[in-house]
Amino acid sequence: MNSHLFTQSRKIWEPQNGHGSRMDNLRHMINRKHGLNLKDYHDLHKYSVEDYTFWQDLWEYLGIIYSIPATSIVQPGRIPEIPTWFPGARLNYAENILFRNDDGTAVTAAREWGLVQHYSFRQLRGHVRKMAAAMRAHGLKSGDRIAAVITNSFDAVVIALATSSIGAIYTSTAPDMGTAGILDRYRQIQPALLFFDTEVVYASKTINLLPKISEVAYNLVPRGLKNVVLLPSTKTGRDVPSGELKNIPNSILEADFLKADAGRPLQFEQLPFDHPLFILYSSGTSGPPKCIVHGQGGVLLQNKKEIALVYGCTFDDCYFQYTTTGWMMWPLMLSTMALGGRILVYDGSPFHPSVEAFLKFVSDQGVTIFGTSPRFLTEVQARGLVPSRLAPFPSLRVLMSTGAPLNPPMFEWAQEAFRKDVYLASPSGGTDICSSFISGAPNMPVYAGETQAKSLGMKTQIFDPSGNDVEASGQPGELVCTRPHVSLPIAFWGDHEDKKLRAAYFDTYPGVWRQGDFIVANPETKGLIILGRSDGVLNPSGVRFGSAEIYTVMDQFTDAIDDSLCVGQRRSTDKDERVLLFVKMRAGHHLTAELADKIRRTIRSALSPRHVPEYIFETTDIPYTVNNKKIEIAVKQIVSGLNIKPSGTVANPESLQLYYKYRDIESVAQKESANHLKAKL
Ligand SMILES: CC(=O)CC(=O)O
Repeated sequence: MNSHLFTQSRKIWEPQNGHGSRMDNLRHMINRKHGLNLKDYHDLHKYSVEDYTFWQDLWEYLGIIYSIPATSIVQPGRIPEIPTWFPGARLNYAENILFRNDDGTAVTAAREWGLVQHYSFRQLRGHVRKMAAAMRAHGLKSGDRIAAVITNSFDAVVIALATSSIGAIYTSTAPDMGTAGILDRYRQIQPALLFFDTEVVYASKTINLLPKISEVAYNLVPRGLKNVVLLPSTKTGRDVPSGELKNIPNSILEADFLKADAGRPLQFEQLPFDHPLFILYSSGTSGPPKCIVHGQGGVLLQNKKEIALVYGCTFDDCYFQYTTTGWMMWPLMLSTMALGGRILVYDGSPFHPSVEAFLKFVSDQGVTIFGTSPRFLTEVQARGLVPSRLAPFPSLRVLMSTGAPLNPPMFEWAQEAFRKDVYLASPSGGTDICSSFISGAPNMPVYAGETQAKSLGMKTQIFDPSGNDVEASGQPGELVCTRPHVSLPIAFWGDHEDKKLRAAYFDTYPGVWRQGDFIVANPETKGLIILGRSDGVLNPSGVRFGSAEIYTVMDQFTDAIDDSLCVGQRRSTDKDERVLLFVKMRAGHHLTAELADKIRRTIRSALSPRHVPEYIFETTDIPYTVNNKKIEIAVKQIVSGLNIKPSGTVANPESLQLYYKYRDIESVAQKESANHLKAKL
């Protein structure tokens, strides 16, 4: 057992103030309905992965709206690993999201520079009706792809729900994605309609998107794009001057597009459970992204499950997820409204005009569930800020961090820095399933650094390379899911024989889903720790460990170090893999011999001598994906001798160039006269 992984697993929170009561209610309902005696979360989880009836129970408990019931829960599907769920059922995702039609607030839409607008459920429904009617009048129909390049805004919510109401398939990316990235995605899925923001603001800079729109439109019109709908400037609310339209083929202003609405009532197409709803994109850093098609019923059931049971959402809640429209957390957030709750959509940087103002805003808006990331929390901590001293956060119940592992010191800090009674959750899943494999269980204690439990319905296990379950031994291994669940992708777009889909997930362990995460379970607490991506596992002298272990230690150096990247280097001349650590310094700091030594000593004592990087280098930039995930694999490949053509998923592709020189490390170390960079192992 790797006991050093669990030394910081201290209990930091106990269930209180009704946290977990919805989870308990579901367990009681299942006990009553089936004459069972499930006593706690672990019993409930066991039932949920042994009996597919669980999904029917969940359907009933969550009050899914449908017009025709299913003939059974599950039957064999087109792909052996992916069954068909709820055959015969007819329902509509948007109808479920829009079940409220009253004056309660559905959406609060905020822009970085201070504009805040509230929309009631009745108003939202009105906007969706109008948009859906215009879509139908323009000839859009079930199965058509409707794409958007759009900020996290009220418009995005309206377009997504209108698309679902007519049975079309919605897909979106953030406007900061480069033209190549947009085309890598939308050339594959060939949208019939494309909504585009025309002018946006990020970090106080106004960005004119017209040149990008023109290039995208010229590429997509020959592939079936009927209209590019130009949204007004997010800053001024003004439309693009009509003279500019001629540069964009098939363009139409949103106001003109909506004129096609002849008052047709909102009608929710009644569609099968696995009718395609969203296309999301895998964040591979080279090669074209995989276009992952998700079905409406799976997304609805899984996301509603997470928001109801883990975050305890009711009519009184407001969920604010800091996200772009291209990340799976965006659709997850929409399900809040299916529980009667409000969502807050925020367009902009959390650091402009200042992070203090941003945190006050979250508090003032009465956010009850705040979804953020380790990167944001680390930055707040590094600036010496304590959120609870900036604002009272009177309504905050749940702080949720995802996108990367949250390490034990950050758990401890966040718990103290917001409020001791706030429930801190750190789920992990992915775009591939539009939900989580491991998540919170608010009726159990939280231990620093650990995700509390396997998600309900998800038979998450830990396999060694030979496919043995190593979970009980405390050894790390591959995160696998050994039983089908409702939000398996229904296809990759264009992958006609499902070869790519099966190769992506089911090849390593035939028939078993391999997620590509390296994970360990604490045998004592049963908590789970993601240690990094499994392709990025570090393997010096045959000791396997994840980069997250190193990042946890690096968080002790945030006063001088802004960010770090840890990768293995394999070269044909080496017998072994060596570990390289790159550090990006804060302004005014440099990597000195003393600091490098201190880092090494700290890693040695916190982890082990085998974890100590062979080299530590200062770098000026660290690559990230557009979804804010650190890119290790591409850097590992580059320093190991491969040439990489970055995909549009890389937010800062030029940063990858910085790493080619490390193929010849000895000469870099010499040139930089940085003898101290090589560890004395
Ligand atoms: C829930 C998640 O898995 C989010 C992510 O990390 O992409």
